[in-house]
Amino acid sequence: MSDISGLPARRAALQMIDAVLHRGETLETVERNALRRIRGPADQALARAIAGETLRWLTDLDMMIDSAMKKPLPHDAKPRSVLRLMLAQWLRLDTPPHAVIATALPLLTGGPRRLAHGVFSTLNKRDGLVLPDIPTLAPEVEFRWGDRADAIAAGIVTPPPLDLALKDWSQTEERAEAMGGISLAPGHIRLPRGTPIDQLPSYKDGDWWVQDLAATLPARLLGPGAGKRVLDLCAAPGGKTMQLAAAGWNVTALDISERRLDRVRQNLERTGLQAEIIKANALTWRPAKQFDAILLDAPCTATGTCRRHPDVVHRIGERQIEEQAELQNALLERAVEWLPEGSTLIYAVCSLESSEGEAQAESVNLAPVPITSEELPGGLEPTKDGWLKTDPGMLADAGGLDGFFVGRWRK
Ligand SMILES: C[S@@+](CC[C@H](N)C(=O)[O-])C[C@H]1O[C@@H](n2cnc3c(N)ncnc32)[C@H](O)[C@@H]1O
Repeated sequence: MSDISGLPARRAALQMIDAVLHRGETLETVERNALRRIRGPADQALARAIAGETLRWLTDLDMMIDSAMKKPLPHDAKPRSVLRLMLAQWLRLDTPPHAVIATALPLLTGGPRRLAHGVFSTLNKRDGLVLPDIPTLAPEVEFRWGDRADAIAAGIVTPPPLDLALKDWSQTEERAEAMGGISLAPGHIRLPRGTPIDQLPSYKDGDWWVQDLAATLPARLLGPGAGKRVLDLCAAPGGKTMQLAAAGWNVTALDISERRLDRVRQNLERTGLQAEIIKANALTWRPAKQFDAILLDAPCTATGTCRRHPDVVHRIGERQIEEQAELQNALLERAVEWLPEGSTLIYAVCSLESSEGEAQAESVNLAPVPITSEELPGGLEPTKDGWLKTDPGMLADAGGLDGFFVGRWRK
């Protein structure tokens, strides 16, 4: 089978889609395994693109498949999965139908193969068959995202550009120009998607790191540190640790995962920044000193990263949201308890779900310090309650941004 050129890429894409949709695995985890057997980077990129486009447009692809069948195919049936990736290639990646058929049908045998061939040919003959301008969301997702659902869905269509965070903000303009990028905030540079990071100037010098603009906002909202002490609670892999250290804070970075803390250590070493590192479970740990600020970047469902992780929309449901909300609530309680009078708390999650954002913020029994427009990159506004809520539909003309919820309080 693997003699057919392009077949391993399709087989890997099928494996990736099935692992996400039927076993709830993350695309990132399953990718490593699925792409191992593919040799060239071009075929690896193709497998990624097929899986990504299939997941971005899944609801629409399923509606097309259903429209061509008398009896609906079960959602976990292999011919449905193969048809999904066939349609994604044809309608999103401009693969000619004959090439789609030649490379995907060998993934099936017998009756299922004839079925997939028949359904694809029926759809192929249909006049004017196109995908809508923006992906259709599953009804439960649309309900959760409310009046932002359409804008977010539009933001999911294109994978995100590459955002860099600079250690030294005074170099923003000259570096943006040297790299051919744009800047939407001091210390931020945006480059086209696919820019190879290890070939950019001064990668080895550690003058910058990769961080979505939205992910930089929680630490920006603490302002300069001037040697004050901050607890970076849930710190790994260390994006915010580096920001805080670069802004002059004396940082204690705590995380439960030793493996992820290794990434913090590597990041600090590459950028020449410093932080005290603690491996601990924040639910049982007790601080031995007081902090001027705590930044809690809590574990979450990460639905705000749906542009780069299109699997998240299909893996996350009420159960996962509730589980994360419970953990966030417990972590917030600890942070509030440890905060001395006169100190600042920032709570952040890269989630679009109000149970993980607004509902958590409303449970905090401290005086909010409302976030103001002046503190945010142009084009972003705080909510009427003084929180910040970004989503992939915002700053769309400049390439969009990830979804984050951020709240700020003083004790
Ligand atoms: C959203 S990530 C943090 C991202 C990080 N702040 C950054 O900017 O790079 C959440 C982190 O919480 C950590 N975590 C989850 N449960 C924890 C707990 N009970 N105690 C401490 N850390 C925990 C995870 O290991 C994960 O690294």
